[in-house]
Amino acid sequence: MSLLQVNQVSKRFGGLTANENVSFSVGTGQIVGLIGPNGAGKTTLFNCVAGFFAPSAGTITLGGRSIAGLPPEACARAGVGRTFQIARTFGSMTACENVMTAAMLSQRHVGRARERAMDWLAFVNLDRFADKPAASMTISEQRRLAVARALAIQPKILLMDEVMAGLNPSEVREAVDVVLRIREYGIACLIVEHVLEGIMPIADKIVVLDRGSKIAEGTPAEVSNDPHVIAAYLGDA
Ligand SMILES: Nc1ncnc2c1ncn2[C@@H]1O[C@H](COP(=O)(O)OP(=O)(O)OP(=O)(O)O)[C@@H](O)[C@H]1O
Repeated sequence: MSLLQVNQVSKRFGGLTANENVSFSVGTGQIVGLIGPNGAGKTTLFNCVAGFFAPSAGTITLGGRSIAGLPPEACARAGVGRTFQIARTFGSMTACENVMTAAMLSQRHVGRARERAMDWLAFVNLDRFADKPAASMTISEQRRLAVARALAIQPKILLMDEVMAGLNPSEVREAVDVVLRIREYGIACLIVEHVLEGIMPIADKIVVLDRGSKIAEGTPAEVSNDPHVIAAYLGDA
């Protein structure tokens, strides 16, 4: 059975349909890329899965349990972690404190939450920043800090929104390396990404949205050669 099942999900804002009848699944420990031109509805779909929006129609299940319409904190407790397009770190708090805010959702003992936070900081290669304020870190480091914070809620699936945007090639490699280690850890990743050279080589599957609808799904090689996908991207140019 798949871990995440998105089934016929639509999301409307007044007269605007941001997602229309979108269905796909993510298996345990799979890396799935969600791509598409600007305004295709990727972030809206993320927000539906993470509980920031209730879908207008359709069902979403995680491990067989319905999560559609639950508030964000309940989705997080059910096992959905997420990062945002703009890393929302707490600038004046240290890197360790940032991760502790999430670790304490499931671990009320401060010392043990700190230990868990330190483990996740090491996982994303940021342990040297533990006592430094998040605001002193580069954008790339703050993105990885946001990933560590999302991991600290012990998700079954991590939703990552453009963690590679604006990074230089060596920072992209570092971000890719973190994603691969998350998969090794058994956590699934659903990744919205415009940096296709970051996501294409590592994704088990790619789902392509255009104007709210799914236009293709398959291996990176399959979708790269799909005429609908090529047309959608050329139309965006
Ligand atoms: N809260 C909202 N209220 C009204 N319309 C919205 C809202 N959020 C998104 N939309 C609209 O839904 C459509 C899809 O937007 P969305 O941000 O999901 O696309 P996207 O694929 O993530 O785009 P991008 O790649 O540019 O981030 C757009 O037309 C957008 O203006």
